Amino acid sequence: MEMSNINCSTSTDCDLRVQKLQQQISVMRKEIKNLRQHADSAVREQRKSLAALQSVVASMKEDGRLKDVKADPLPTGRTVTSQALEKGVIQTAPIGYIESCFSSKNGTPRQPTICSLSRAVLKINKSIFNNPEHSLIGLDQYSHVWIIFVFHKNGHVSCKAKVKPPRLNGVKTGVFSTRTPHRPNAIGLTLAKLEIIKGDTVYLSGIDMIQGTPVLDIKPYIPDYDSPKGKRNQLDTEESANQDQAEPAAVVNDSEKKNTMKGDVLSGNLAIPKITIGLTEEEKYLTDNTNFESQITVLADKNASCDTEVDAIHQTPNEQKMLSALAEVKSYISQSGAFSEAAVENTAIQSYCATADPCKDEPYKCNEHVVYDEASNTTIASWIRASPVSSLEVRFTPHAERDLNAFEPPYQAELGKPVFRYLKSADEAKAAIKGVLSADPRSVYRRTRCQDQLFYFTLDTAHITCWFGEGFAEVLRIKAVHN
Ligand SMILES: C[S@@+](CC[C@H](N)C(=O)[O-])C[C@H]1O[C@@H](n2cnc3c(N)ncnc32)[C@H](O)[C@@H]1O
Repeated sequence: MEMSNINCSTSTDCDLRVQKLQQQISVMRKEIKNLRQHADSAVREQRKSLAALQSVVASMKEDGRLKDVKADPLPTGRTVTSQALEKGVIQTAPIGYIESCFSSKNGTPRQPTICSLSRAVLKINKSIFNNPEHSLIGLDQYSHVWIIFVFHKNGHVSCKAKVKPPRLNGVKTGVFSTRTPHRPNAIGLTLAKLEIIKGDTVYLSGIDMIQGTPVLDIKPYIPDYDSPKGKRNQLDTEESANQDQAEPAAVVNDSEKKNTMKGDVLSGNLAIPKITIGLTEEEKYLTDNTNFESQITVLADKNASCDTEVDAIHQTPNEQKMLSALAEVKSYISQSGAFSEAAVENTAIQSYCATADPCKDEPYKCNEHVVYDEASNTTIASWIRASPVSSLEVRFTPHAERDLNAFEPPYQAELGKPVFRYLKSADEAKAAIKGVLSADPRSVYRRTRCQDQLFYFTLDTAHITCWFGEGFAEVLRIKAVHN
């Protein structure tokens, strides 16, 4: 704003000028006031941001991420602080990156079982091990491996406590009851088939990870550890483990041991372990007492009243130890003929064999929300198997069939013809496409709001165009992509 000069010839003129100046001054005052207000609010915002930053720094210091503690060097030059580890803060470095037949999230199977023909390659990074191939020694003895990876293309880091898995078709459930990529720590877990290992490189199939996915770890899949056992199996294993533990192989030979045991049993001097935790007062009294027969009776009675296998499983470890000791005793007694077969049959051990109706005893195992699998003694949410989203019939137009048949497997590369990089034939590609589409890969939004729109995805070097109708997906066109 420009200030006028107060030089004026007449008094009226002068008055007018003064008036004008006063108006200008008043406008300027208003502007200054506004500026002050702006400045004040900017300062307040700055203070708030500073306070927030200070609290982040404080919490990082508290959980060890910003603490100057002695760091243990890792071979890769990374460092990890023991304090941070104790707080669950880890510094990760990918052991390698997935080269996948899926280049983007769209159309990538939601679980590896959806498309067993999907393929990926993982080369162990030389920055992790000087000799990466050494880290894979022995892994070829396993048919399947767990791949632990980072959902690096999540796009945003926010995660919600409740999510809408596509298979629930818009219904919300807790994030931890799903396999959503959007989790507090963007960690994925895939059970993949291990095809072959060549040097430092692992070839996988049955995968659901996209190109460039950073892999944090590989672990062998070991059904003995990773797959829960059915009740009968579990008991068999425990019994044999207990027997193994009870036999000090090198010290006493079998016949010496049997003789000693028999003698002790018959003389009432058998050293049954004195386990009292988890026992009733009566049981404690009896285990303190060297009266072996009384102990047998108490435990047999206790287990006779345990009329389901499920209850037997819930025995305390000490009770189980006691019972395993009894199992051993039983076998020697039955050999020595000290007890009649009928009496032996009545012991607690036999109650293990009782069959249970899980629905009767544990109703949580059988209701409309839960599927119980007796073979593995596991329950899963029913929507996993009986999804409200039904699987689709997959069709190919004659045009799409022709497109697909034009592709060649990698080893038959011919100039000018589209070539697969991972898939071995057009038939494999067709089966893989069917796997992907039959599981309805659309998001809930697309499924409900954009039903009539074309859907595109890439598999290996093929760019696929399809559309969805009521209960089916139809492949319209397949073009080669060169990447
Ligand atoms: C539902 S998640 C399940 C992954 C894994 N099997 C699990 O249970 O943790 C699979 C989906 O994650 C997406 N995805 C795969 N790799 C990804 C990555 N690197 N970053 C972000 N999303 C990815 C794909 O859309 C795929 O369909």
